[in-house]
Amino acid sequence: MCPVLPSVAVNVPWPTRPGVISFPSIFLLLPHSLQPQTHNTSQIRNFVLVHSITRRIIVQLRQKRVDTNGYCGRCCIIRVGLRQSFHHVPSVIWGSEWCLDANGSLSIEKKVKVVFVLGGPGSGKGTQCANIVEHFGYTHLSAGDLLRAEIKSGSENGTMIQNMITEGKIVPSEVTIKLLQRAMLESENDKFLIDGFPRNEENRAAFERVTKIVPEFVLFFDCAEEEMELRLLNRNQGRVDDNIETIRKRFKVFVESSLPVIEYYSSRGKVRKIDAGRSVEEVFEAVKSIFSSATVVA
Ligand SMILES: Nc1ncnc2c1ncn2[C@@H]1O[C@H](COP(=O)(O)OP(=O)(O)O)[C@@H](O)[C@H]1O
Ligand SMILES: Nc1ccn([C@H]2C[C@H](O)[C@@H](COP(=O)(O)OP(=O)(O)O)O2)c(=O)n1
Repeated sequence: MCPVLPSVAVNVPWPTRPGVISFPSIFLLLPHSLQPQTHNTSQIRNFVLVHSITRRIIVQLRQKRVDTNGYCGRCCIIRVGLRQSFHHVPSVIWGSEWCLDANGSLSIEKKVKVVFVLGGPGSGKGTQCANIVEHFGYTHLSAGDLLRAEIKSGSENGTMIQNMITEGKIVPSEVTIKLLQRAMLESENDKFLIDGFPRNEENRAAFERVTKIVPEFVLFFDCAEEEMELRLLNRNQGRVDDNIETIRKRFKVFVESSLPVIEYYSSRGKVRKIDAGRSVEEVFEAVKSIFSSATVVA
């Protein structure tokens, strides 16, 4: 027999407080008695049980027969977004604060630290992010990778994203921001490198408005176009946009749309500029000194 759950939550409102992210979705709240205490594969068996409860609760949600007796506390929240397959292990947001208000709306809160990693296409953002993750414990979120994963997932936005990327254009902010928010919420980490975002003024303003997150600083990889072009033509990752025609379009978009974002943060003293035309090792030495001093200050 399935245990009875005390409550289930519906749409998560957009965040209202600085540094707090949330994502509209449907969540299943587990009472303490049902919470797995550790996050390892053996505990995942608990979720099999949850799957069947989830199925039932979603049906109840659709029929508006759910009990939304609210109570607040620390608990584990299992995200059961409607598009997520029931056979897929749900992601768990550990230890997030949650509360149900009188209307049955759920707020979840997670305080995060964000560093934006910017630079032209091929300046070495992804390469250096991998090093930063290894040495400084951040989680790397590449906006481009999230968009490419969205195309592969067969999402309804897939074709639009694919067309924009092939043309070297910037995907509308709401799409990219939702992907970033979801990735941050699903991660157990609270320190993120956001790579390749914000790429234009619209990205920047919308992210600030929606998430209220202000970056700790902005890492800017400064590299000459000739060098970036050579690197991209040798990248060999089978990307639709690593051809000379699209590369030239991306450079133009970078100069016209992304450099103003870097100037915006520069005028606020947030930019840490790095000469990225050097070897991977030399660039990482410069990156390390920035992160080491950032850690000391924090
Ligand atoms: N400092 C460097 N010197 C030479 N090649 C590099 C350097 N940094 C990265 N690369 C190579 O250049 C290509 C583009 O790097 P990548 O990190 O994917 O750039 P971005 O994420 O900025 O587009 C990759 O093939 C990578 O191996
Ligand atoms: N914030 C972003 C980031 C990337 N994109 C799209 C458009 C970009 O040309 C592609 C590829 O971005 P990605 O950061 O992976 O790659 P490059 O820096 O161009 O090498 O993704 C976007 O539309 N909005």
